[in-house]
Amino acid sequence: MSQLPLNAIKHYSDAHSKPPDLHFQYGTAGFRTLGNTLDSVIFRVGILAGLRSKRLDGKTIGVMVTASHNPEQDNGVKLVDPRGEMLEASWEAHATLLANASSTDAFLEALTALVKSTKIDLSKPARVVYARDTRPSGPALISALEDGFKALGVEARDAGITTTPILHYLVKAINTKGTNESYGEDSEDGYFTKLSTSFKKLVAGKARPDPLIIDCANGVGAHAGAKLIEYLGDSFPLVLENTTTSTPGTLNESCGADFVKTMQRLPPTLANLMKPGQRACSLDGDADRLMYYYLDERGQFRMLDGDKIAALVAAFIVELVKLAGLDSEIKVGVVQTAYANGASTKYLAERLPVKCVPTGVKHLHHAAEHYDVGVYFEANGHGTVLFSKSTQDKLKSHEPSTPAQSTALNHLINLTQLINQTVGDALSDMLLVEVVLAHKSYSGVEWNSLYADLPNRLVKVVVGDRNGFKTEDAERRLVSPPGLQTKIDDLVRRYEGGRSFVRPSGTEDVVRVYAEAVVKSQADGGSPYFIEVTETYKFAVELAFRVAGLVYDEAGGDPSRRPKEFLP
Ligand SMILES: CC(=O)N[C@H]1[C@@H](OP(=O)(O)O)O[C@H](CO)[C@@H](O)[C@@H]1O
Ligand SMILES: [Mg+2]
Repeated sequence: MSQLPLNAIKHYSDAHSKPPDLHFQYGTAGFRTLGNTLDSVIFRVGILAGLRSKRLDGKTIGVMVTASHNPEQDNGVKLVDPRGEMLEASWEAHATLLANASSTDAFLEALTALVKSTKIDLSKPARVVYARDTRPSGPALISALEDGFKALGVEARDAGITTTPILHYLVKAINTKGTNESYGEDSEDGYFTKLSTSFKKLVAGKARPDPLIIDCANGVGAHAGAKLIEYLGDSFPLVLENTTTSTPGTLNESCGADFVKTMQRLPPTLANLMKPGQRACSLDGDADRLMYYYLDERGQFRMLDGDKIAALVAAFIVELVKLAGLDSEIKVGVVQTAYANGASTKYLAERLPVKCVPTGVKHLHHAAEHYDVGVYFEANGHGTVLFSKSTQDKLKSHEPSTPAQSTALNHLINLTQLINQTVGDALSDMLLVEVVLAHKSYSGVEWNSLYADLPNRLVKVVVGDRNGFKTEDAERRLVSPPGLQTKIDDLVRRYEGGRSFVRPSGTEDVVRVYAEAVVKSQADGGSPYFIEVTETYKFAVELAFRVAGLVYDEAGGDPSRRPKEFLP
């Protein structure tokens, strides 16, 4: 092929016309919106993925159809680059442009321009591997995607219904196949074998833990979890809950990692299964986020979020590096976002280099690549650990001088196999957590006591135009609308342990407000407090709602519809 097959593309494109009046944007999580509006977008993404592959000399590109933790009626699509990472940022704009071409002719024109501007050699092969989650809108969207592949003549491999992190694994495994950097067998079996083999080595000789309950969010994690159990055999007792992937309306509904993190409580379906001391975790709808929790001796819910996972894992790796005698050569660093609990940042920064970056996995991932070992987690439970190429080489070539050094070195090597280094992976992260707990003989209680979370609250504000909100300093300060940051600063100053920031969401049409606070200063004459929350969270909630009020008024919200919680 030396030219775009315009006739074939036109033929298929006419069957996937763009709904008028809708604007699509390739954001932090790819395209994501109501599933029944995405037909044209997904068809076009099929062609775009093929072109991206051609641009990269026929390397395999991944396409994942999912809307993760979002409601069941939503769906979405994201592209995965050859090393298993998120699509390169400059191509996000190409994706948005193609998705918004108003007609088939406009689409063909945009494609022709893209081929020219990015210098795509059309004679190269196009290879794509694709998968979807369990959403009911999935099958129809997959056939739109396949039409895109047919239109361009893409060699496409269907990975079926699987998790986002498994798709990322497959992309990297396919592209490294037969090289000395092989990431593993390019199949689900290869993935589970890699994880389970390294896990078994890491927990060999350790006491068998109490069963762990996994809330699968009624999503694709239920399928993957069931397979993982087969591969782990007796080495680790897992109990899967919320596994009804074919009952309409259940996906992410009052369960899953996002529910737990935002509601800061137990999924109701687990209430009767949990006993004091019991630990459990929740996956999200595509199994790339993980939240842990347990019930304390009084039966109180205790959450162990992404920040707690980062603290646990980073400390463990630092300890192993030291035991292996490599602490002068391998430096461990942590990457967080502004949503990291202030107490976690303090705990980590006292021990390690910590960097704060804007929200979104691509920012965290890229920053983590600058460390020898980069640990990154979003507070919501998405994260992983990256071992640089030179670190992995060092681990392989280092000659240990004592048996203790040798053991620590082997543990580190096994960790590089256990951890899915392409992207956050709830199942791989869960095994990682369990390895650390087993090695440290920690229950949830000891883990939780690494530091005490500052009370916090996240609030959404619906505004006319979120693009009017611009930030700096890794999203911790607003530069626009002008003057608003000063007002926020004035409010925050009235709370002990106060911190608050405002940023436009990259995935929803809202502005998010985050606040932490311990106590209100005596001097604050603020509004009467009337929202019922537990005593501990009272001031964080109050600060969040007062900042939300500032945002609402500033953005010109209708005063008669001002939510009553948004305190003056
Ligand atoms: C506060 C929060 O949890 N924000 C999430 C959410 O982004 P927003 O830009 O805040 O909508 O979705 C992203 C994609 O899943 C995730 O990376 C991020 O952490
Ligand atoms: Mg997800």
